[in-house]
Amino acid sequence: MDFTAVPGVLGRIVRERAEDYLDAEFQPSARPRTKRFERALRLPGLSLIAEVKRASPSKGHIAALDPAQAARSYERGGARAVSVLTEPRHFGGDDQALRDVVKAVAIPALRKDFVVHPAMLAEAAQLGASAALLMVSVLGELTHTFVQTAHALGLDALVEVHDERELDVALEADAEILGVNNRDLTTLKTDLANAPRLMRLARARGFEGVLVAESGYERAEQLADVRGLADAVLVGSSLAAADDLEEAARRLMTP
Ligand SMILES: O=C(O)c1ccccc1NCC(=O)[C@H](O)[C@H](O)COP(=O)(O)O
Repeated sequence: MDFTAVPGVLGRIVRERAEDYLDAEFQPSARPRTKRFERALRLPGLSLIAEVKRASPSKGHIAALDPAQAARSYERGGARAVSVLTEPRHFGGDDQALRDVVKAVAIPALRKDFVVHPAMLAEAAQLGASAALLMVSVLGELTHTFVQTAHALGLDALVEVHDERELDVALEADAEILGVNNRDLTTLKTDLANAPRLMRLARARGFEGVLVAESGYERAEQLADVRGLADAVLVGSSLAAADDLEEAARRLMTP
């Protein structure tokens, strides 16, 4: 795969990840899909996917989190799933963080990384994740193949889009869980109107799957625009930076 056309910060990250997995071998091990992640997001009301995020290109250092402790706090605070960043250079993540979180909590875990090789999906399943992130901005027309691979490995796939063109690709790829990112990963600018706009468009185009609004949420009132529209919100920086993660999760989700 060639990632030279992926622009900005995102391009740099995916080219580094492609280099990391250059010699990786994909050894598929088929597993039945339990849809644990999807079922958690389909519970009544707006579900919280709380993210274990130590750093990011937009914020720099966020917090020196212990992943297992952070995930337990999020779970006590009402999170229905945990997202764990495993990208090491820009997000301070690693595979051990995901392993630790899976052991620590009963709620399902999402492997949040920049998937550029099917071996990363096999790894996600081996590490105990219930789902993996697939970005249309990175995978383009290959998104469909990666969704099928994730499903064959027993994983749910959170297929992420940021604009209308990517939405078309995700719908063509038979995405079952659609994430709309408020953050433009090329410029790192965040616009909270993006997720509701594209989620409405997805429904208008017949999408009946799960909708996830992603990025930029800091206060409960900012969720008003996605309540009754999204099934879930994915929140990282504002929770991870809080002094009390459990209380921050609870407060954010209280209308
Ligand atoms: O967060 C970033 O700065 C970032 C930069 C480049 C690529 C991806 C990036 N973030 C990934 C995410 O989508 C977020 O971690 C996630 O949606 C949570 O966002 P937030 O609540 O704003 O931390």
